[in-house]
Amino acid sequence: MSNKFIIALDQGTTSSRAILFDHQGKIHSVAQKEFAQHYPKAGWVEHDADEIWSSQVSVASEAIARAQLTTKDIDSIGITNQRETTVLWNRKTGKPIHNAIVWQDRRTAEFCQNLVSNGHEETFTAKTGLRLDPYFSGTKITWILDNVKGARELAEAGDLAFGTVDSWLIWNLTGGDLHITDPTNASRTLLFNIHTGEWDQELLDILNIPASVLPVVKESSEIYGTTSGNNLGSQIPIAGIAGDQQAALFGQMCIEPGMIKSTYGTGCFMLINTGDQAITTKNNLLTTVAWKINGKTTYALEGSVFIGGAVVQWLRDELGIIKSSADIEAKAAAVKDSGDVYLVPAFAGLGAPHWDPYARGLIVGITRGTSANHICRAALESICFQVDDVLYAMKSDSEMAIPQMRVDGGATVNNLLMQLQTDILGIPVVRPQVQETTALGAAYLAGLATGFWKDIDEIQSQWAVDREFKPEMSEEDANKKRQRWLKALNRAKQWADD
Ligand SMILES: Nc1ncnc2c1ncn2[C@@H]1O[C@H](COP(=O)(O)OP(=O)(O)O)[C@@H](O)[C@H]1O
Ligand SMILES: O=P(O)(O)OC[C@H](O)CO
Repeated sequence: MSNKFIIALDQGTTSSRAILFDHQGKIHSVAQKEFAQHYPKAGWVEHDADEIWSSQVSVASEAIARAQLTTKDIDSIGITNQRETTVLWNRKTGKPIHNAIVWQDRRTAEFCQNLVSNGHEETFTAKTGLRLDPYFSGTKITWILDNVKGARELAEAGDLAFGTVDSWLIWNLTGGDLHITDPTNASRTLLFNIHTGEWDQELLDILNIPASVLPVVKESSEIYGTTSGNNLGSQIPIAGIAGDQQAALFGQMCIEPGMIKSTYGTGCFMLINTGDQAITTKNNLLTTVAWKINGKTTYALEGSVFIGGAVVQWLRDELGIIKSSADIEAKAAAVKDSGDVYLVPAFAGLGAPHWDPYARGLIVGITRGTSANHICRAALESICFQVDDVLYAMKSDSEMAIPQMRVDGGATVNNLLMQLQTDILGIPVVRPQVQETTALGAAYLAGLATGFWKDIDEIQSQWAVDREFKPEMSEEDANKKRQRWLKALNRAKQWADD
């Protein structure tokens, strides 16, 4: 048994985190740093790519120092990251030519609409498993090429590199030696054919993106190279890469077809393992690569809900009816139900399975007796109903029996939320002991490549339940509530004028 550690670099939307895991898959030390969000215009969201890198490398050093270890104690690095966020940098200087355009950014909505009107959606969906939505990287790359002075010339000369955040971190960790990504991240770009496992020239042509900007696509678990010594010390193997939601699926050990997890962070992301089948959705989900290991690609269906835990932040920061996120549990528990109040948190439109960029938030059913407690409970229920809508679509698409759902993410500490969730879904909701499943998944991918862990069986035995929540509400009551939710949802749809 190794007495070394694996460090997972978990580069998220609002913070960079580094976590050291020991051979039992237990957390040994953590360091985290938030970084700035930039909103240059309504609907635009950017990050400073240099700050992404500097915050990530500083938390990595901090996590190692906190544990009083040196880089010699590190077996390898696993990378996991916010997906779709797009960085373009000059290969010669290593400098980004623009801020990173974040997955939440809607600036290419009209461009996407035009592509749909020109009949391109079917081509993109058939090849990539995605939709023509600004969420994904492809149209963000085109925007930078068309709007940043000199960008296209640099690209034509072969001097411009594109990467999702994993590529950007690895480029920096290796001092510019490696320009790579993995299929889970590539599958979120609109440029990657998930069936052939290659970048697709037809899609690149439609989006007018030169292939010279693209990284090499490696597997999710292999030794890609080593750190260059500039920052984290030299010669640490970099051995795992996965987008954060796929990493969480792996960290939750959802390794058999039909196994499903939902992550409750800012948004909620549900993925179901569909094995070697890339299922075509009939219910507005996404088909994506779960991971590629030892030459074998595993696929997943995904439903992305844009506002999950963020509704709790909204109650705290904008309405001020709770002081901390944790306060919502006691307030929501102080009433026996939501008093027939429904809150639809369509603050950024609606993601899966509704995909309505024009939907906006609403609270409906308010009476003279409605209190802040009812609103808090309705907010928690809104997370559950959105997840339920996605599960409904997944059951129908996958035609798989789904006996239970594994959960993780910051909001799953809320026991009431978990109980409401199991009541509405009608299946057990299982919370594992290690809830940092995203980072754990990246660590597992790295440790499998280096031999730190022998095989998946060894890892699987480490997954352990913290608590299982079981439905207590009758099916009839759950159905009644679901109908009320759908009525509220319909009122929120197509609200914005532009
Ligand atoms: N006790 C709680 N009840 C409900 N939501 C919570 C609670 N604690 C944290 N959250 C929510 O969880 C989210 C943070 O989870 P995290 O997994 O760190 O998100 P991310 O990785 O997207 O930044 C926040 O949106 C926060 O409002
Ligand atoms: O950084 P997170 O946890 O909000 O995850 C973002 C997702 O990867 C976006 O697709």
